[in-house]
This record gives sequence, C-alpha cells and structure tokens, in this order.
Amino acid sequence: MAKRVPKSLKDGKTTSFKSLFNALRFIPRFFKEIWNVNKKLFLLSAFCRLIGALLPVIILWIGKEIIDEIILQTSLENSYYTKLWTYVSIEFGLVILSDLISRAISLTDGILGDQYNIATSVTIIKKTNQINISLLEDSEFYDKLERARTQTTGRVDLMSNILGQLQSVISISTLVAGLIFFDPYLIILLLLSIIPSFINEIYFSQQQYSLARSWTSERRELDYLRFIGANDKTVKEVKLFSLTDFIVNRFKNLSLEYFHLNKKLAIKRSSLGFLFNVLGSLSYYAAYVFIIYRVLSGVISLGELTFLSGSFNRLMKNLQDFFSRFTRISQSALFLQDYFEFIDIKIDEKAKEDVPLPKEIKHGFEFKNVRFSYPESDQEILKGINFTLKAGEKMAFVGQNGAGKTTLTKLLLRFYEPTSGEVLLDGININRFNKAEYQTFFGVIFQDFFRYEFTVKENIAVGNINEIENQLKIEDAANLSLANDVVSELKDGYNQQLGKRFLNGQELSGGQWQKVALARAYMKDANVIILDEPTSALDAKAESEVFGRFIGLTENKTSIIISHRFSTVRQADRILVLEHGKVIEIGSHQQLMQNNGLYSQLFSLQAEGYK
Ligand SMILES: Nc1ncnc2c1ncn2[C@@H]1O[C@H](COP(=O)(O)OP(=O)(O)OP(=O)(O)O)[C@@H](O)[C@H]1O
Repeated sequence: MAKRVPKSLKDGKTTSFKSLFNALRFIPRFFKEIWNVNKKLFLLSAFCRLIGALLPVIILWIGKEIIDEIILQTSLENSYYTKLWTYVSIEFGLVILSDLISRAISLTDGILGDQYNIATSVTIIKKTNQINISLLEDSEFYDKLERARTQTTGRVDLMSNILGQLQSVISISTLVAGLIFFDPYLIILLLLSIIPSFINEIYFSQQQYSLARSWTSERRELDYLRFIGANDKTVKEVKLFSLTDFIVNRFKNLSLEYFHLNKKLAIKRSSLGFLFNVLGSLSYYAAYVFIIYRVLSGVISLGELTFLSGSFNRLMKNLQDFFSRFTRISQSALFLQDYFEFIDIKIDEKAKEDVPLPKEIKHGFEFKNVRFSYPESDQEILKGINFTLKAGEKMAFVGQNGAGKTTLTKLLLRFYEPTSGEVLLDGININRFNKAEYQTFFGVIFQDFFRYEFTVKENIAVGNINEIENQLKIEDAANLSLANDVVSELKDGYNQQLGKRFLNGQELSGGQWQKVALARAYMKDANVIILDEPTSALDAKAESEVFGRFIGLTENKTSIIISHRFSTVRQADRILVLEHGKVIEIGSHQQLMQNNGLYSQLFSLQAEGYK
C-alpha cells in the first residue's frame, strides 16, 4: 500500500458548491432511467404524491370549518348539526386517505428503488466487463468504480427525495396561497424562521460529502484491512505471523483519523443547527402571538386561527423538509455523477476494428519488435520481442520469475496494447479485429485462475457458459484435466458446492482446484489454448498424465504453455526462452540443449534436483 497523505477539510480538495449544483444536471437522465425501469409504477407514484400534496391544506380547511361551525351552532338557539357532522366525516375520510396515500408512496418507492437498483447493478457489472484491463488497474478509476458500485442506496434515496420534493412544492404552494389570502405578513416571518437553518444544512452536507469523497481510497484501504483481518482465506497467515495487532493498529489509526474529522463536522453541524432552530421557533411564536392578537381584536375567527397557525406550522415543517431535502438531493446527485461518469467511460476509442476475424488460423501469430511497459510504470517489461507462433504449433515459454512470460500472453490476448511494435495474426494487426470476437479464439487458464465459490459443474462450465447444461461435455472436460478424480470423492459429485463461503461448501486442495480450473480450457473448441503454469500444484504423476492428455487432444491446435517444469516444457514443438524481457533462445528441446545456453543450464539444474 502506498504511503497515504492525510486529508482534512482544509486540504483544498473539497467539493465546491458549484460542483454540487452542477451535479443536478444528471437528474433528468436519472428519471429517464427510472421511467424505463417501470413506467406504470412511476406514474402511480407521481399520482399518489400529487394527491398527497393537496391533502394537508384541504384537511386544515375542513378543520377551520368545523371550529367555526361549532362556535356558530353554540351561539344559536336552535342548533342544527348536520353540516358539522358532515365536515367531521369528510375530515375522517381524508385522514384515512392521507394514511393510505403515504403508505402507497413508500411501497411504490421501495419497489421502484429495488428494481432500479437491480438495473444499475447489472449495468455496472456489464460495463466493468467492457472496460480495458489497463484501466481497471488504475487507482483513480478504481475509486470511481467503487463509488459507482457502493452508492446504490444513495441513488434510491435520491429518487424518493426528488419525488418528495415535487410533492412539497405543491403542498407549500397551496399552503402559501392560503396564508397570503388571510395575512401576507406571515410570509416574512416564515422566511425568517427557515433561511438560516437552510444555509446551515447546505453548508455542512457539502462539507460532509467532500470529506467522504476525498477519503475514497482510504475507505477502500479500510475495507481491505477489514477483509484481511477477518477472513477465512487469510486467517492462517494472520495467526501464524501474529499479524492481528499490526492490522488492528493500521485499521484503528486510519479509521480514527476519519472518525475525528467526521465527529468535528457533526458537532459543528448540530450546534449551529440548534441555534438556528431556536431562531425558527422564535419566529413561529411571533407569528402565533400576531394571529392570537388578531383574533382577540375580532379581525379573524377562531376557525381561521386554527387554520392559520396550522398552516404556518405545516409550512415551516414543509419548508424545513424542502431545504434539507434539497441538500440531500444535491449531495446524492454527486453520487449520480459518479455513476454516470462511470457508465459513460469510452471504450477503446483507438481501435479500428475493420477486418473480419478469420474462421481459422492459416499461418499463425507474429510478434514484431514488440515493446511494452505497464500503464503508469516506467519499467520496460518487454524489450523488442520478435517471434512467430505457427498455426498448429505447441510452444512453451520459459524463463525466470518476472521475465515477462505472462505479459507476452496478455498482449496476445489484447488485455494490453504494445507500447510499440505490433502483434499480427496471419499478417494482420490483431487490433483490427473486433476485440470480443478475437478473444473467443482463445481458451485460457491463468496462473491466478479464479476459484468461483459455485458448484464443481459451474466451475468447469465457466470455460464455456453456454454449455452449462451439457453434462456430457462437462464430464469429458473433467476427464481430460483429471478433475473427474476430484469429483468422485465429493459428496454431491458435480453438484458439490465449492469453497467455504456458502452452506455445505467443500474446500479443495491447491492441486484439486487446478484440475477443476484446467477442465475449463477443454470446455470450448478454442483455436488457441494458453495454459499459464497449469500444473504447478499437481504431483509429478498427475502432471505427466494431464500433459499427455493435453498433447493428445490438442494435436493440431495452436497452444502456448508456460511452465517452470522442464519435463512438461520439453514436449513442446518449440521453446521460447525469455530473459529480462528479451527472447534469448528459441527452438526445439534438442536444438536448445545443443545450444548450451540458458535453457540447457536450467534444464540440467532441474534434472540434477531429481537425481
Ligand atoms: N499489472 C502489472 N502492472 C505493472 N507491472 C506488472 C504487472 N503485471 C506484471 N508486472 C511486472 O511485469 C514483469 C513481468 O511479469 P510477468 O508476470 O510477465 O512475469 P512472468 O515471466 O510470467 O513471471 P512468473 O514466472 O513469476 O509468473 C514483472 O517485473 C512484474 O512485476
């Protein structure tokens, strides 16, 4: 982990008000997405909110009529209560309707939110798959991905808040209209009561978001520390090396720093918030006294008093909600910006994919003066590579750790582009083929293959997921990689859950996992098979058997094997020896042994070890 530069709110990296408001421009696009997710439900939610917005003022009005009616009837000699009971029944009906509407709103919001959540998660997974691997290794990009991935609840809240805001606007307008109708001066008191706390809210929420955003990579580090500190995969080493204190201290130091900054902000926000609220209550009571005074002087009725004080109270609450929701909206809109910026990342602008992919390889691949450095690294890993891999040839890559063997295959697979030089397939630069189609040419098992915590069957089928229901093919693949031996020992056979994360999961040994992963390479009828140290964890007998089967099966197939085991390597048609990013030898086992170069030295060294 790189050394971290501590951040505070004063480090100039805070998000400005301008960017906060700027983020609001994504809202129409956001609603278009929600609309596309479920049009009917969206309309229903909007309709409920419209009704919900009009109800408060109607209920207050009916309340006023009830009180005025009571006063009127008590002053009459012959009382007549039908009108009064009608008003009471209407108010009762409206209160029930109001409850129904608010429940309907939270229900529709919940369902819409869940559906939108699913849709965005799917978009993020698909987008991540389209993005160039080199970009995935960029830490700034990783932060963006992290924010897009983790802030789904922020986006769902945003929807409720915006719809709630529209509802508030209608409610506020009707209440203000009522207030203006009776006493326009009350509006001034109302504004006085609300504006200071609004400024307080908006200022602090912007500060809080800035803090959270500038700490994205530290929060990622905290997650990572939590992961290595409490995880079945790392527990052995953590215990054995007594790493718990080291991890705990690192976690504590980092999280306490964040906690203190956050605490400082929260305390400031609450204290100022309290002061401004006192100001709000003062204005409310000033308005109340003003209204009572007008009742006492006979200008307005008692019913109107209840209506006005009720309206004022509600308006104050609605405006408070409106403003605090406004800050929440602009804050979550920043999360929205992260999401849209992520899904808008342009994919492979440079590629001119203008040549159709051949059905099969005629001549082979050629590396021409290929040089390569990893993005954001000055170190040149491949330094002018020239060689051909002929159609149908079995080639082995040999060399010491870090020589560049895996990197060579990554360029062949177009995970990265050469810094200079080119890779050709039958004389055509591989960049000119559609990348996704081109990659289907290959069946690859990487050195760091992934151990999916799925069933055995699914673990094998990931090599060609379209064939997941083809049990015969899965079993054939398992036979070739010796995974069938592993399966026969498992309680649930091919349906055995692997790993320890889920119920009834069974962990495998390193070699057993490798056999299962190797079966993936046989699942598709690939033109080229690449095996990067496929047998490193297998015992000698299993390795020789696996490799024998591989040779037999791939007789006419182009293949690359990366291995440190010379018993495997020697069976290849040709062997390419890499040292410090350069090809220093290439030829058959016999030729290289006669050369007496690095290959023959390494071979003899290993043979010595077996004597
Ligand atoms: N994603 C990456 N970003 C930056 N440097 C990398 C990356 N992957 C590998 N390297 C560097 O590239 C060099 C070559 O790595 P590569 O994995 O190709 O070696 P290799 O010959 O396959 O080694 P091994 O036998 O240990 O698997 C190493 O120095 C490594 O540190």
